[in-house]
Amino acid sequence: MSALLTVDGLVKKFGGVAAVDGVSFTLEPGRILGLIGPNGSGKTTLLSMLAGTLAPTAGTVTLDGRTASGRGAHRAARAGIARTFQTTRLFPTWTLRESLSLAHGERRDSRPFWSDEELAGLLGLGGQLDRRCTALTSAHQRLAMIALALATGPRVLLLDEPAVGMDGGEAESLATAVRRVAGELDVAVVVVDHNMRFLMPLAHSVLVMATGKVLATGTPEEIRSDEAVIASYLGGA
Ligand SMILES: Nc1ncnc2c1ncn2[C@@H]1O[C@H](COP(=O)(O)OP(=O)(O)OP(=O)(O)O)[C@@H](O)[C@H]1O
Repeated sequence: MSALLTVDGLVKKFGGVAAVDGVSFTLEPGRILGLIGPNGSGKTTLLSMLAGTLAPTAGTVTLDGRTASGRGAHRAARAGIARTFQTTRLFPTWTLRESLSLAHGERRDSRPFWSDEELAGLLGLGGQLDRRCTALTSAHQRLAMIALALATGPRVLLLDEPAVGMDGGEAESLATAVRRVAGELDVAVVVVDHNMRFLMPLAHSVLVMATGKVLATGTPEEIRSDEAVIASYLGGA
C-alpha cells in the first residue's frame, strides 16, 4: 500500500536551536505510529508541524502527494489532518453533542460516517452526549477531544499524550477505540505518549526521537530491544 502521509526532512529551529532536526517517515492508511522519546526531544514540535500549526524551517509534509505543511492549521485540517492536544480544549458551556455538531461542519466530504451515538459508544462516552463538557470527568474530556477530532472526518489523526491521567482500564478502552478508528476508517494515526503499557501494544511501528533527530524506527518488539533506545529512554520507562 502506498504512503498516505510523507514526512521529508522536517526541521524546526527556535532561535538557533533545532527542536526537530531532519525527521523523515511515511505512514500508510490504517497504520498506527507511536512517537516516543525523552522530554524535550521534539515530539510535540513535530506533531505541530504535521498539524500545520507550526511552519517548518525546512522539509515538507505531504498528504497523498499534496503539500500540507506550512499552510496553516485550517488548511491542514481541510486536507484531512486532525489533532488533539496535551491539554483539553473544549467549549465549557456546550454539551458534547453540540460540540460534535460544530465539528461535523468541518468535515471535508459526504462519505458515510459514524453517528454521534456510534462515536460516543466507540469512545466509551455513551450517556455523556447531552452533558456539558465541563461536567465530564477529565478522562472523558480527553476522549471527547478525540471524538471531536474524529467528527471532522480526518484521514490522519494526531494524538498528543491521549492516555495521560487514565487508569489501566481507561487506557485499554482508549487503545481499543484507536485500533477501530485505524482499522475501520482507514485513518493513519500518530500517537505521542510516555505510557509504554498503552503505546507499545497499540502501535504497529514506533519512531524514537532524541534531541530532535530519529534515534530509531521499527516494530514495538524491535524498539524494546534496541540498545540505544534502552540507554536513552526505555531504561527509565
Ligand atoms: N515555542 C518554542 N520556543 C522555543 N523553544 C521551544 C518552543 N517549543 C519547543 N521548544 C523547545 O524545543 C525542544 C523540543 O520541545 P517539544 O515540546 O517538542 O519536546 P517533547 O518531546 O514534546 O517534550 P515533552 O515530552 O516534554 O512533551 C525543547 O527544548 C523545547 O524547549
